[in-house]
Amino acid sequence: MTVETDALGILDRHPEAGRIRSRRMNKGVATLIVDASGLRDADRSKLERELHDAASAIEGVDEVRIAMTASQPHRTLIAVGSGKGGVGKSTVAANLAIALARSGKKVGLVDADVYGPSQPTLLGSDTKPTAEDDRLIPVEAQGLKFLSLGHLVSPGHALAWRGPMATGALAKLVDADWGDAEVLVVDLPPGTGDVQLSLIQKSRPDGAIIVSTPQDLSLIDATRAIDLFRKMNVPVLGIVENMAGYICPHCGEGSDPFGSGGAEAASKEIGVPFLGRLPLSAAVRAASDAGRPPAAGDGPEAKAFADLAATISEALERVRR
Ligand SMILES: Nc1ncnc2c1ncn2[C@@H]1O[C@H](COP(=O)(O)OP(=O)(O)OP(=O)(O)O)[C@@H](O)[C@H]1O
Repeated sequence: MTVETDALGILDRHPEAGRIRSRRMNKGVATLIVDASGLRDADRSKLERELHDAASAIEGVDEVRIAMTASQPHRTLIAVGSGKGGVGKSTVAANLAIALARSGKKVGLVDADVYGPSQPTLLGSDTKPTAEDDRLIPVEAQGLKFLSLGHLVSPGHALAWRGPMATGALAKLVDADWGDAEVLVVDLPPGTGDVQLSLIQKSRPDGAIIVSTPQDLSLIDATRAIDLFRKMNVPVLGIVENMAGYICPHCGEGSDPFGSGGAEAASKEIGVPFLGRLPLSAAVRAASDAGRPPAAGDGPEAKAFADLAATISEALERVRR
């Protein structure tokens, strides 16, 4: 280090000095390379400003040049779809995101359900996101960052978005300031129409999971959803069977109101992995409606979602290889 460069040592007093990867001073020009990985846009600008001011105050410095670099983590996007509504797609998306976060990943959740964005209710959060330079800053809840299409309209207003409007709104959510999130779980609207098609095109998921109930009709629709993802060259990670089997909370006897094993058999037939089964449970419904996602607790449902998250992480590793 030259004597001139030595003068920049005073920058070590900055609490984020560990991010300074290189410093050089030549003929009155101080040049810093700073690692901004994982910082939100606002914190990155603040750090740049503070280092600029600190370096400018050093005797002999006439000009300060700062290069902020960021090794942006590759953000994996998982789309959660279903052939039809009401099968528990949003419930699975929310709890899967929480289970992934509990496994140590940094997770974001995008509620792209144009027909009925329900994630604010499921996550028990009515906080509104803010924006900076026209970029949304996700809300934090249940150990996740999340944004919902519902955040973009006033409460009680119906969402009548179609094609370009829906994709434009989704782009705003996906391109938000997700900071260091490594995984984005996207809760798509149910069905296989043009809106879904353009949302998949726009968000370009790394993998998709399909939620279905065990009965035949739901599975026929699930097959359509799988075809849609395949047509778009999105790897289908597999089918999750939801509302499979019911244990009576009074007598403890098990029954299968929607049939049993249908999704597992169908997934074999279609040639996609079977990712797991979540029981129909009054506790799941009550907790979800009350904004207490079961995956955040420590009951048997939390274990079921943790297992599902582990299976999906493995499936993602396989498609990435
Ligand atoms: N495993 C389960 N056991 C009991 N209730 C469940 C289960 N999964 C979901 N539900 C309940 O079913 C209802 C529908 O769930 P959810 O909103 O997640 O479905 P969806 O497929 O996302 O529907 P849509 O896309 O039409 O909004 C909710 O009341 C939810 O609490």
